[in-house]
Amino acid sequence: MEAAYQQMAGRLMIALDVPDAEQARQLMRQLEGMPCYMKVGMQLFYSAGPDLITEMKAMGYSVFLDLKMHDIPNTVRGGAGSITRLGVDMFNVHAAGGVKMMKAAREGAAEAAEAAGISVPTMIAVTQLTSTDQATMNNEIGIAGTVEEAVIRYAGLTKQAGLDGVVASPLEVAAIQAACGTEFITVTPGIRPQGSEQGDQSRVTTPGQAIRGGSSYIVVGRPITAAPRPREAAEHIIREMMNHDSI
Ligand SMILES: O=c1ccn([C@@H]2O[C@H](COP(=O)(O)O)[C@@H](O)[C@H]2O)c(=O)[nH]1
Repeated sequence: MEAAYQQMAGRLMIALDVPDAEQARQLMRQLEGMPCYMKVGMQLFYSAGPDLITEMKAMGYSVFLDLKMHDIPNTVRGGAGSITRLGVDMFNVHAAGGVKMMKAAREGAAEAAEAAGISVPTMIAVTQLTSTDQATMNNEIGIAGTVEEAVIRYAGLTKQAGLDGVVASPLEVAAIQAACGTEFITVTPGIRPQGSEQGDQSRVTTPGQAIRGGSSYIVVGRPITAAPRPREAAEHIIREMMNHDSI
């Protein structure tokens, strides 16, 4: 496998939003050997539990556990410890929980990692969900200003808490990097290859636009998992990531 392909595949996170372990295994087998991340969200984790994480790791996948913790600091500290002991590579919290909560997550993860003799996972925080548009944020959630302003404020809090990066739309990556530096990780869902259904996502770009814009990782779910041939769909996205200048 060529090095450029490997490097780009490592920046693709596939969202396995399926109801149970068996359906996840089918996709994992179809994608076997691709050096990408598997993103496990609440639908799959609440159904399949920690054992599936162990299986994914045994198959060689990197794992992002996307449970978006948002609770009081003491509870999040404990949750971060439990998640760290699963051996995942990355997990997240909501930046809306505030600096104290995010610091508690970091401490919980660091203590658990030290006790288990393992590495601390990469820890990131969700800014504004990519399904949220300007009107919803202003009129329902009650946050004034632009979505980009809110994202930048959450990114700043995340950095202050000592976490590694954020989840945001690829449309906000340049502004995040200007505010928090280029080393600050940006994980970007809201990815839609040309011609695919936008569905419930609001702030979207193509894979090529996201890579060109500087996203550290792109998250793609349904355009791969609901495709007739998921492996082909993933390969196509990786090729687009590699040739991002033209797309
Ligand atoms: O702001 C966010 C945070 C997380 N997600 C998650 O990413 C995937 C996207 O899946 P698609 O099928 O490609 O829309 C999904 O698991 C979300 O929970 C997000 O979309 N936006």
